[in-house]
Amino acid sequence: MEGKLNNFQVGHLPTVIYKPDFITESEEMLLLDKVYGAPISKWKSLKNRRLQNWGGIVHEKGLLPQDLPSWLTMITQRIYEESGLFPSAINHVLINEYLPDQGIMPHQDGPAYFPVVAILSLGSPVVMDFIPHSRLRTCTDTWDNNDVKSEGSGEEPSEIETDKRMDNHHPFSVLLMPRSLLIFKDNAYSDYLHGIKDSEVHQYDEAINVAEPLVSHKFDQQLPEPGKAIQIVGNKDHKVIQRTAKRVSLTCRLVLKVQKKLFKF
Ligand SMILES: O=C(O)CCC(=O)C(=O)O
Ligand SMILES: [Fe+2]
Repeated sequence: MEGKLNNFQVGHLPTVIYKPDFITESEEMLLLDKVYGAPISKWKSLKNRRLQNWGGIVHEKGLLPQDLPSWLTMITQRIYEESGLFPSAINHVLINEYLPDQGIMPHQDGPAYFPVVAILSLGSPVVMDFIPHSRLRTCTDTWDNNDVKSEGSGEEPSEIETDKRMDNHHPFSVLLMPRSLLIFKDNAYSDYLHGIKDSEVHQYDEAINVAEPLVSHKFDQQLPEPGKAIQIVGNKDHKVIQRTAKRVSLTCRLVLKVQKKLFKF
């Protein structure tokens, strides 16, 4: 299934899609209102951030489903339709809130999820880092020799050839602006860990989705919540964002294995 978001692939992997302004400012404001209007008990505090879980509890045995509210299906349905990358409707949304000095450790998402992730960003921009799994960074003997031979002389891979293979797995970053949608899947999902640094200043020199002229000057933008300005300060040599406001993200995924609702109250 080809979706219209396929035109927004970024970087060297055909498996990272970045769509700026996937939603409008008023939709962003509405979503933030809904997130902060949820009962306080909906928040779960972790060591370095808070989160809300929508769609039900994810178990090893699958999802114990709960219907998503309409303010979320309005978004998940659009992602489902425009990406064409999910075999059925998105049924789970994790909402993460990050203060300017909070982030998320490099990790790979759990096995319960279908391996396509869509992340909608609200509030402050951040940089998401993708780091190759250690097996791909340091260990050369997991390479499939047949594979290497096919592009070389048929002998054992030379150092140069090996380096070239390693080169396919170098770290990269994506600058996630408010209202943007990031989708990653396949290699970007299975061969890399993703994370966000817990510092107030994020460098985006390695960002695969930033065009030079975009960051050659400083600009401010007012945010609906919590009302502070975000700042991108950059020039050709030093590309950084100063995180001065909260970021809220909606991680939209599909759990294929859904348990039956046994009880209805
Ligand atoms: O907040 C984000 O952009 C990333 C969240 C994430 O990676 C996760 O919930 O698994
Ligand atoms: Fe994740």
